[in-house]
Amino acid sequence: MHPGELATRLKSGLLSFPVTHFDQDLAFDETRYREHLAWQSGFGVAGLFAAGGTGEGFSLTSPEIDRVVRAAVDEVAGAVPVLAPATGGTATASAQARAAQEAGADGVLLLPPYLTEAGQAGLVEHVSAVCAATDLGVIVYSRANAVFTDESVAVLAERNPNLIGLKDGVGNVELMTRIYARVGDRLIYVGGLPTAETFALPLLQLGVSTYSSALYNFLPEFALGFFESVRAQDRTAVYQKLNDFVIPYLDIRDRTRGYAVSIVKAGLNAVGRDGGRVRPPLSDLSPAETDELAALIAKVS
Ligand SMILES: O=C([O-])C(=O)C[C@H](O)[C@@H](O)C(=O)[O-]
Repeated sequence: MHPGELATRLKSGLLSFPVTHFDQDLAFDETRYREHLAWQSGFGVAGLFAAGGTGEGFSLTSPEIDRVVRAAVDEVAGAVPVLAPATGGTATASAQARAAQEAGADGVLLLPPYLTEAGQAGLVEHVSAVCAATDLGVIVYSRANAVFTDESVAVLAERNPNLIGLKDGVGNVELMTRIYARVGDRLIYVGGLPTAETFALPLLQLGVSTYSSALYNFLPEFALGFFESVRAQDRTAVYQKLNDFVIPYLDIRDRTRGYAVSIVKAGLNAVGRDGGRVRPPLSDLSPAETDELAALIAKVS
C-alpha cells in the first residue's frame, strides 16, 4: 500500500492494537491469536497494529515478530491495513522494517529503542535509517526514551517521504501544539498514551485525529462507541463513558507498572475469550483484581 493511502486509511477510524497470545509455556500461540483477530475483524477498525505495545512487541524476538506479523497479514486478508513493529537499536529496527515489507505488511510502527537515553540528533538518525530500510509508510512512536521535539519532527518529515505519522505517547499539550503548528497535516497524529480513550477528546483539538485502543481488544463495541462520541465531540457522552468505565478501569490499571498491558489480557479473560498471561517483565493481575475488572466490564456490556 502506498504510504499516502495508508495515512488516509488510518486516520479515517479507530486503530486496533491486538494482544499477542501465549500458551502455558509463554510461547506464541498462533491459533488463539488468529481466532482473536478473526473475532475482532467483525467490527470496523481502520488499521491493525500487530505486536505493538499492547501486543508485547518488546517481549518478542525478531523471528517471533515475523511470525506474528505474517499471521496477522494472512488472517485479515487485506480487509484492514496491517502495521508491523520495529523495535530496539537501529540495526535491529531496520531489519524488522525490511522483514515487515517482505511479510506483506502495509506499514511500520517504530517503537522507542530499549534502555538508552539519546539526544535529538541521534534519534533523528535512528528514525531516518529505519525509514530508509523500507518503502512502507512508517509511524514513529514518541514516548519513553524517544520523545521528539517539534524541530525533530519537522526535520524527519522533510527528510523521509515515507514517514506518515507520529504516535503520541507523551500527552504534553505544549509539545503537541508546537508539533501540529509546525508540521500540520504533512503527518497523521495517533493518540498512543496508555488507555488512549482517556485523552482522546482533548487531543482531537490538538490535531490528533485518531488513537490506538487497547480496550478494543475486549470491549470492541464500547471502544467504537467511545470513538464515535469523540469524533462527534459529544462531551456529555464522552464523560459519561469515562465515568462509567474508563476512570474506574484506570484505578485498577494504576496499581502496578505495566498493568496497562496486563489488564487487557485480564479483560479478555473476564469476557471469556482467553487472553492468557503476559510475559515478564510484565506481571498478571491478581485473581481478585481480575474479578474486580470483570464486575466493572459487566456494567457496560
Ligand atoms: O503500542 C501500543 O500498543 C500502545 O501503547 C497503544 C495502546 O493501545 C494505548 O494507546 C492504549 O492502552 O490504549
